[in-house]
Order: sequence, then structure tokens, then C-alpha cells
Amino acid sequence: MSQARIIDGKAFAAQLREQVAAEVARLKAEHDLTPGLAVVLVGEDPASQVYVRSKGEQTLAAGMHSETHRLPAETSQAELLSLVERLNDDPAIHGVLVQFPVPDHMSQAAIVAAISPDKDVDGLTVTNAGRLASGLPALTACTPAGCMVLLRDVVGDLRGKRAVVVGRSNLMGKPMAQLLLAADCTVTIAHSRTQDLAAVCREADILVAAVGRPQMVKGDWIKPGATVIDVGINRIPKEDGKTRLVGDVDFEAAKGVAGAITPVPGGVGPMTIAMLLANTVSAAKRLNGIAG
Ligand SMILES: Nc1nc2c(c(=O)[nH]1)N[C@@H](CN(C=O)c1ccc(C(=O)N[C@@H](CCC(=O)O)C(=O)O)cc1)CN2
Repeated sequence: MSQARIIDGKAFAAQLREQVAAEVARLKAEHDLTPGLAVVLVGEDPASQVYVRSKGEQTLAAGMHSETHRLPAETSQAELLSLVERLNDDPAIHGVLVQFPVPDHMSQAAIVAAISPDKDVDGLTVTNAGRLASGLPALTACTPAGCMVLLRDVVGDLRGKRAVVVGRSNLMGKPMAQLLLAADCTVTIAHSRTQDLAAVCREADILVAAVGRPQMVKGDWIKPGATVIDVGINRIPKEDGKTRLVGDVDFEAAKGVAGAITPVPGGVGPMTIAMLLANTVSAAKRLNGIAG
């Protein structure tokens, strides 16, 4: 049985970070502009702490200005919103991101609504989601944007391909479907209520799994030769009491059927932060009237 190409997201992310760093150097030299990203973390979710630390480190490594605001879990929503407003008004900051998940007493929708669309480097505001859906230039959610970079390289011409996105979140499933549609794919969004999900997945030339359920997509759900993008990051217990990271796809079974597949870890995940840096540079340029 032939084995799928394993898509090296780490290598793509490293390449993208280099391009971002080169553009930052140019903006500094030619426009005296240093793109700035502010990340806000509320509470102490262990995975979020790791991601937020990486965001700060990678922002600095690209030559950008970085601010990390760590707030205790008991912070009120009003306090968080007032920090977001301050960051919206800060000329040194071009990207504002509140790390999710937030504590249960906060409304994710209210937080997103408070972020200036011009600084919304997560692409989550109604303005950016609407612009994307309308085919207008928009800041686009980082993970789906990263998936598109991988797909364009691996698949090449996406026009006319049948794409199935399993998952309908605002952060992943919906923008992913919009980006695939904009690339002229024939797109189906599937979800927990989809009937005969396996049969729907089997139609896909491009299958994007973003459901948050460990190894839910089985090998026999995949069309032979399909490109499989696994967005899931699930920690499951090991026999020794520790945990290991798996995606939403049964990788071992899928790699014998797919033409290409992203691993977890090392697939889509690293693209998320690299795209965040790219979005911050785009936001800085737009806010300063710099084309390109
Ligand atoms: N405001 C946001 N919150 C969250 C987002 C987001 O895009 N915006 N996405 C995720 C978390 N996330 C970035 O924030 C993120 C997730 C995973 C990775 C990554 O590199 N994963 C590695 C594995 C790392 C590990 O061991 O956990 C990989 O897949 O190889 C980067 C960023 C939820 N919140």
C-alpha cells in the first residue's frame, strides 16, 4: 500500500516567518514602521500559556513589537473590554488578540465585538468575517489561512476540487469554507448533525477535519488520494498516565489511503502563529496607508 505525503507544517511556517521578518525589516527601513502585536491571556489554561508565550517569542524574533497582557481568571469582562479599548487606541499596536478559551463568566462574542476590525488579526469580527464572505480584502482567521498556504502548495490548482470541511466554528470551519469557496472549490460544510458523515467525507478531494474529537475521521472515510488537513489538537491519556497529542483524524489509518496528510503535531498548528505574524504586518500596513 502506498503511503501519503506527510505535509511538514513546521517547515512551511519557518519559511513564512522568514518572509515576515524580511518585510518587517523593509517596513522599518523604508517607512520607519515597526508592526506591533498585543496578546491578552485571561487565566492560566496550560495550553494557552504555551501558545501565548510562543506568540510573544515569534513576534520578537520577526523584529516586531510584542506585548503580552496576562490577566487573572477572576478579571471582570468590563476590565478586559477596557484593556481591549486601550489597545485599539494605541498607535504602537496594529494587532489585538484575546487568546481563547476565556473563562466561563466571559462572552467570547462580546470580546470579539470590542476589537477594532482594523486590528482584528484573528479575523473574527463581524466586519472581517463579512468582508471575507463578500470577497473583499479582510484580515482572515490564522489557522484557515495557514491551511490554504499548505493546500496551494500540495494540491496546486484548487479550482473545481470537492472540499469537505468537518466543523462549523467561527474560528475555523466557517472561514475555511469561505476561503475554499473563494478558491473555486465545491464546498460542503459538515458537522455533528450531518447524516452519514462518512459518506460525505468520502466525496472529498480535500478533507479538512476541525471538529475537536480525537481520531474521529477513520481511514475508510477518506477518498483514495485525497488531501487531508487535520486541524484537531487533542490530548489523550497514554498508558503511563501522561498524555499525547492526536488530531481529529486517525492518522495511522488515513496515511495509507490519503495522497497527502498533515500530521499532529507538526502540521497545521505551527502555521497558526506564522499567519498571525503575517496578519499583523498586513494590519500595520493598512493602518499606515502602505500598499501591498
Ligand atoms: N484567539 C485565538 N485563540 C485560539 C486560537 C486562535 O487562532 N486565536 N487557536 C488555538 C490555539 N493556538 C493559537 O492561538 C495554537 C494552537 C496550536 C499551535 C501549535 O503550534 N500546535 C503544535 C502543538 C503544540 C502543543 O504541543 O500543544 C502543533 O500542532 O504542532 C499553535 C497555536 C486556540 N485558541
